[in-house]
Amino acid sequence: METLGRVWNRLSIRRPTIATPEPVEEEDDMTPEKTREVFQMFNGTPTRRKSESAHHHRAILNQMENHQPRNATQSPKRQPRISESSMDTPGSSLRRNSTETHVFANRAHLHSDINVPACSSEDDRISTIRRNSLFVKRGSVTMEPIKKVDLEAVYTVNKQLGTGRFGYIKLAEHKQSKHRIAIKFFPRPQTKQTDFVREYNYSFFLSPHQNIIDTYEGMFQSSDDTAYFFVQEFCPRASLREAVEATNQAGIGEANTKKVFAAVLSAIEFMHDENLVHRNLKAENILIFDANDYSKVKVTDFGLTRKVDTTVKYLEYVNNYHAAELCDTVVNEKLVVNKSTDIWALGIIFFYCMKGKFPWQKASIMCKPYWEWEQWLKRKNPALPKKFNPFSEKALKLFKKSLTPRFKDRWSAKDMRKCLVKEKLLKSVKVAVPYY
Ligand SMILES: Nc1ncnc2c1ncn2[C@@H]1O[C@H](COP(=O)(O)OP(=O)(O)OP(=O)(O)O)[C@@H](O)[C@H]1O
Repeated sequence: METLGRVWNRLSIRRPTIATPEPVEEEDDMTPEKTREVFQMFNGTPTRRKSESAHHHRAILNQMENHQPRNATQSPKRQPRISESSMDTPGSSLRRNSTETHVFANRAHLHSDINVPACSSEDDRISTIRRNSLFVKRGSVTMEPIKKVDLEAVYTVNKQLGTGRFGYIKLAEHKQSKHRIAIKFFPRPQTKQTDFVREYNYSFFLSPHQNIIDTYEGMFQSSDDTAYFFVQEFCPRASLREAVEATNQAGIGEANTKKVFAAVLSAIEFMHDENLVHRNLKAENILIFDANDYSKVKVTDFGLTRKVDTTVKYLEYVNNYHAAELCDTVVNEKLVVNKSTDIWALGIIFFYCMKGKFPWQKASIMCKPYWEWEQWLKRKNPALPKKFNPFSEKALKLFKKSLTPRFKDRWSAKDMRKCLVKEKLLKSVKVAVPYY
């Protein structure tokens, strides 16, 4: 699996050399120290698993290289940039993080498009581009303030696509290019600037992966000061939640589940290799782009994403996807961020895709369906809860290794991927052959 570090290196992007940050605690006010920590969050040595195969690295590399460069407006032909300062307007910010850099690094003919002085060598040219790009200014947003934008002037804002705890997403049309984009709004004053900046940064810098939503360059606030916002590609279809709900509790089937998981696990493996934990994996945050065949699936919403080992405060909000250790936590208790919480959520999403419903409401022994599962897991009751009956031995193993309260026993995303790709997930159904 290619790490972000490798992507940056491949794209000739220099990472800033700043000290490894201390763990960030949530819910703190934006002090200068905190501001620095938010900007430093991508620094630090990514851990790489020895078992990563060269083949898989190559596969991701190929995926990324085959990922066609696109601007935010999906226009086949990009608008030439008029001036350097125009990079800071939301119109021109409709350039995608990684692919844009990819273009910069690989296409000499785009020189005029990026509006930088001519250089003697390709290396000089690329480094000039780097200096001029907001991409490398990510650690200096205090100097590059969040730009005020007259929304009405730049976009035609249309219907609401979704709401969440922290904000809302609206479909909009970029007036100049007439292309559709999604704007993620964070109402002020409820949203702390540090939270907005952190989410933008994670979203923007994870964009290189083909199974992660594209976030375009630039942090903005509306000119009436009512909201911060950033811009993402628009998903024209639905979230996985809507796709599963449309099946009327039948589930999307084994083949489609495998497709969804190939994409989601690729994205999560990529994040975990960077020591980042998504922390909010759920069907609503998995976007399906095509109408029929689940061939384009992307993970979104990096509002809760944190580095492994960050200390966070637990907020009172339990959902179906929360691991047992989260359901046992009291409000404001401190937790240390761990990849295993994502693995649990993936186990739940797997069940949800296959069965069209959740295995339980809450992973607490007060919730009978969960208690039954735990009793079976701990061998206190030999009877497997009925809802797991249709699953094959291998799929049951996946559940045992994701939905286990012993978080140290949980699989990695890579283990999950290997199991899901290779194995049959449902028991073979014996068809009665009529006897004549
Ligand atoms: N780019 C997009 N295109 C289309 N719809 C989207 C897009 N991004 C998000 N949505 C829709 O909006 C919903 C909410 O988005 P998102 O999860 O990013 O918001 P949030 O406020 O962070 O939510 P949460 O409460 O999960 O933290 C998603 O479930 C999805 O249905």
